[in-house]
Amino acid sequence: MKYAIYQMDVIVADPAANRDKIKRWIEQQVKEDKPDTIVLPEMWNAGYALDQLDHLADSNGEITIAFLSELAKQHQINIIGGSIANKKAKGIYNTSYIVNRDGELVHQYDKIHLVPMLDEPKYLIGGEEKGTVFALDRIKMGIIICYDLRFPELMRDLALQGAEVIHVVAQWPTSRKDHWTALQYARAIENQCYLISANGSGVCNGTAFAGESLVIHPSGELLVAGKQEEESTVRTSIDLAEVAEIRKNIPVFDSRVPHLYSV
Ligand SMILES: O=C(O)CCC(=O)C(=O)O
Repeated sequence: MKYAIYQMDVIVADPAANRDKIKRWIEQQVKEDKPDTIVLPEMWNAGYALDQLDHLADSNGEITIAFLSELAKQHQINIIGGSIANKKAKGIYNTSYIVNRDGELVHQYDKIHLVPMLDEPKYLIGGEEKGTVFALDRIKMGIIICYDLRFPELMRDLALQGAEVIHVVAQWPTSRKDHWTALQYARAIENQCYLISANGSGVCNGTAFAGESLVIHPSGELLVAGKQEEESTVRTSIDLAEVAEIRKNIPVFDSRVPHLYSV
């Protein structure tokens, strides 16, 4: 499966301009070397304009789903739709939508863990449903959003459900960049899966985003990395046979002793 990852510099508080930017980026990728799957970063509709989300957030994902679905169908590509600020009955969530090549919505996920350091709990509601796997081109996959990366239980659960590729969509700041990279290596190695991340870049209200979107092989080897802090595109191909190979050589899942773990 051929991937193109958009390490996007999100325009703060301008969802229409961000949609336009994504549309043009996808057209460019398709023209250059058509990917099977593209990945967008976290909160790409509004950026981290948390105090303006009331009027910037999508409403039940209506605009976003129609937008992603149309692009997916038109270009026959799968879209891991990063995440958006999304107003639902109880408040605003940080929601990810995934659509397949036929433009069908195959999965949605609300970010479970909200970031206290960014005051997210003041503006957002944390997801109330567990993460589940979905399939694109018959490959079992999962997604988590940014701060979720600090909670190994979530990705382990996805791996135990059969995920072989796990996506991390983020707007992770440069100030904690070492955690961003170290945690991704750890999650890929312990779960023996491909880890594919799309981080934001640029600066929002004085916070610089780290970039360095990574693609990590199930062995823990780095396949490719985005530039530091700068908007860029990361391209890679993944081979699912390698997940089985690594899991056979180091049979971590067979060696687990769950009855001795309290979490
Ligand atoms: O955990 C961190 O240090 C960063 C998390 C974050 O920025 C986010 O979830 O948006």
